[in-house]
Amino acid sequence: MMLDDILQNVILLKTIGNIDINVSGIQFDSRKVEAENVFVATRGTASDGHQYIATAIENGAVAIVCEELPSEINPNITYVKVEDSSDALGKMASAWYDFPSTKMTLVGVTGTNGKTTIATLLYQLFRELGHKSGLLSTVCNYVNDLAVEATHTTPDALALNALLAQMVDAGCEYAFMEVSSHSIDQHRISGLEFDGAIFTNITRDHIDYHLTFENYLKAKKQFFDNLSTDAFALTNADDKNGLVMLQNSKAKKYTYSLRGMADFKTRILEHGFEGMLLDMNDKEVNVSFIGKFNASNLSAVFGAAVLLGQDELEVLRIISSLHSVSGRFETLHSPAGYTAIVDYAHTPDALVNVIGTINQILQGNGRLITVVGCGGNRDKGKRPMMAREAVNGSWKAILTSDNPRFEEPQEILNDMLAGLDVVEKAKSLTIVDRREAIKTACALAQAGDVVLVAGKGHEDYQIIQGVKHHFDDREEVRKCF
Ligand SMILES: CC(=O)N[C@H]1[C@@H](OP(=O)(O)OP(=O)(O)OC[C@H]2O[C@@H](n3ccc(=O)[nH]c3=O)[C@H](O)[C@@H]2O)O[C@H](CO)[C@@H](O)[C@@H]1O[C@H](C)C(=O)N[C@@H](C)C(=O)N[C@H](CCC(=O)O)C(=O)O
Ligand SMILES: Nc1ncnc2c1ncn2[C@@H]1O[C@H](COP(=O)(O)OP(=O)(O)OP(=O)(O)O)[C@@H](O)[C@H]1O
Ligand SMILES: N[C@H](CCC[C@H](N)C(=O)O)C(=O)O
Ligand SMILES: [Mg+2]
Repeated sequence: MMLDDILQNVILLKTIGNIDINVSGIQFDSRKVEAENVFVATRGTASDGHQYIATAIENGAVAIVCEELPSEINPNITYVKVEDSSDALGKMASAWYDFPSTKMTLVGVTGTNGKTTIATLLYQLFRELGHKSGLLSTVCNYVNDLAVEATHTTPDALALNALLAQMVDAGCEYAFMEVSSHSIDQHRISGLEFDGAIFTNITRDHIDYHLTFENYLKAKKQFFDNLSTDAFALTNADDKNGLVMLQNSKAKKYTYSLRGMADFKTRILEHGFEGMLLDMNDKEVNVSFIGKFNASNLSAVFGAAVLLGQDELEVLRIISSLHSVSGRFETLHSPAGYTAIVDYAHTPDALVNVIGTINQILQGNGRLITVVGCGGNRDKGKRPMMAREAVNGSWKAILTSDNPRFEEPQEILNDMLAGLDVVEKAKSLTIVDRREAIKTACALAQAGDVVLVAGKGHEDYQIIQGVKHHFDDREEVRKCF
């Protein structure tokens, strides 16, 4: 493809050499550059792509897109200087794959929690409605019914546009994707044309990356600021930042809520371990989901489907047949009469929601034993908060390892324990080995009790010293049965 076609939506600050040359591919990792590629030098968190321009040329790059021209200019190479090369990469990737996001109805979901749930349910709903659809999610990507392994919640711009192009080729009319705050901050979604955007909530997470809550909020808000006028923006009116997210958006604005006035109102009429009876815009619907937060998620799914022109009654009929996403509030019944729940809650807010939901249903008949840990090389500030929420909401909390990654498991646990006073410590156990922690929780459980295993959900691995070992909370619970 001609380089100047690839750059058609990129503002060029300066060019050296010829830009109407043919290139064989785009790369942002010098180690993957092949002959006739254009290399895009992007600034990362660990290193700066500009340091690898020479390597890229050695590997066959014929053109370089960068923010800063190298001191040494090779006369046989074309150089293009841009304002932000990550933003340029997104626009170039879109052009390279012939703008796949403009050929489908693309809906993005962002927020601290609920993204996977809402995106996955929309994907399942639209396929049930008879539309070929695609999904980009933490758990798995789907090109209609073809599963493609997910490396990220939101992949890099090249992988992202490649998947969207695959969806177009497969005849998908709709694509639903999670938009993580990292992906917004790193311009992975630059160049994409969204027809709709959904905001779930914003609470503490990823502070290790954004450093402050304000930065985290600003990153998410940018997504709504960049929406076009004919897109819809559907926000959660029950989140105190729900309206802040939309205040500078040009998109058509709508709200969903469990409490006050909103375009899409949902009320919980009945709530049990098997599911809920909801009132959605004055229509009653039985769902197999549990938890107020899931009533909120379903409200967003309902609202988005209606805003995308689907028939309300048909949508509600299908919503009542949907099931929870893998690893989200996954219920397992023990022959000994207790219930185990495996959930992905790995932020203080998610844990509060899940524990609150379980206690609301238990109503004091039965005890809650919570097994939880915190990931290594992630936000440290949430650790004492997670421990406190687990201890205060449970009869017994067992603190253990999640994905320690490159950190010492005991040090992560010490950060968690720092959040507990002497009384709270007495209500908790600390067991480094997650398998042992789950076994201990199941051994303590009696008929009518609930064992909550939180933080990993669908993950079938445990990352220790950077190595992924097979580990699946659901399998471990079943072994205890
Ligand atoms: C912290 C983070 O987000 N890092 C992402 C980022 O890598 P980076 O910026 O750290 O890259 P770097 O190592 O600093 O290198 C900078 C640049 O130099 C280039 N380079 C580097 C070395 C070299 O020899 N040659 C070369 O050209 C790299 O290709 C890169 O373009 O860009 C990479 C390519 O897109 C991503 O794979 C990588 O994700 C890492 C693996 C990661 O763990 N990301 C997580 C935190 C993440 O993105 N999570 C979110 C949300 C998770 C959730 O809450 O669900 C997600 O969307 O998954
Ligand atoms: N609307 C919500 N509000 C608060 N907590 C929620 C909500 N929906 C789900 N949760 C909780 O958060 C956990 C993660 O849910 P989900 O995977 O849908 O979120 P996510 O935004 O995709 O998370 P991640 O950013 O890690 O990919 C669930 O297991 C549940 O405990
Ligand atoms: N996918 C997300 C959440 C991981 C959740 C938890 N299992 C952990 O390891 O912190 C991330 O990479 O930040
Ligand atoms: Mg997710």
